[in-house]
Amino acid sequence: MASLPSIFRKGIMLSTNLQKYRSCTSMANARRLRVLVDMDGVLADFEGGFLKKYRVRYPSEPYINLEDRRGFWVSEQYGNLKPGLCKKAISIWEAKDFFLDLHPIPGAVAAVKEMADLENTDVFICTSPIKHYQHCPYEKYAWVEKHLGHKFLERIILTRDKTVVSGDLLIDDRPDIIGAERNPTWEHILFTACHNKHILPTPPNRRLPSWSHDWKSILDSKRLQLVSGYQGVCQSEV
Ligand SMILES: Cc1cn([C@H]2C[C@H](O)[C@@H](COP(=O)(O)O)O2)c(=O)[nH]c1=O
Ligand SMILES: [Mg+2]
Ligand SMILES: [Mg+2]
Repeated sequence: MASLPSIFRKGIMLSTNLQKYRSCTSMANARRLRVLVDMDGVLADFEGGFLKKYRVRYPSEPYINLEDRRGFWVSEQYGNLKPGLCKKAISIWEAKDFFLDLHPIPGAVAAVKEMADLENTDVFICTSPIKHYQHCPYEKYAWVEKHLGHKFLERIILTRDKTVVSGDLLIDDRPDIIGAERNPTWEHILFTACHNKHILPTPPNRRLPSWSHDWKSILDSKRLQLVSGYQGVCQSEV
């Protein structure tokens, strides 16, 4: 094969990898893909729910339109807007029913159900509770049961450090996910949200712009990488 021009060599490697992948996925004990899916900002509309309740509770205070949101921390941007607003923002998501009342992100419920039904695929909901624990952990469970069904309760991982959770993909709207483990097993797929849409992509970091985009091809390319160490399809290889 060494004497072949590189375009043919790459073509042969790609088709060999695809064959390996197909035979692997047809085996009973095929390597399963583990996908971790974040909740706030990915399944549940934290930003929309926050703004609605904040405006009702503090009608005479300034607010930030979703298109003007910058940075992951709502509390920080509100604190910079006016002294005292950081605390007022926090009071919104610390209140009873905040997490339970969040609307699903468009397409999220159908996508996650479909993902969980895929062969050789395990889906876990990986979400960070707030430290004010009176309502949030309970309501996250209740939200999952309400929107995804009772069987998904088996699939909830509550953690404030996602780096110590093992998985192949983590679909999450937070751009900087750091913690005790410097080399998490998962590849972070940045889910687009109002606060992160201005961040320029830095290859090879990948994004999922919404649930109506092709999330299945992200899973498929990850399966290929896992089987063959193959790093993705680029124009020169097809
Ligand atoms: C914006 C913002 C969020 N939080 C809290 C709310 C959630 O419990 C987590 C985010 O969880 P995820 O699993 O990373 O989606 O953070 C907060 O405390 N302050 C904020 O400004
Ligand atoms: Mg999130
Ligand atoms: Mg499955």
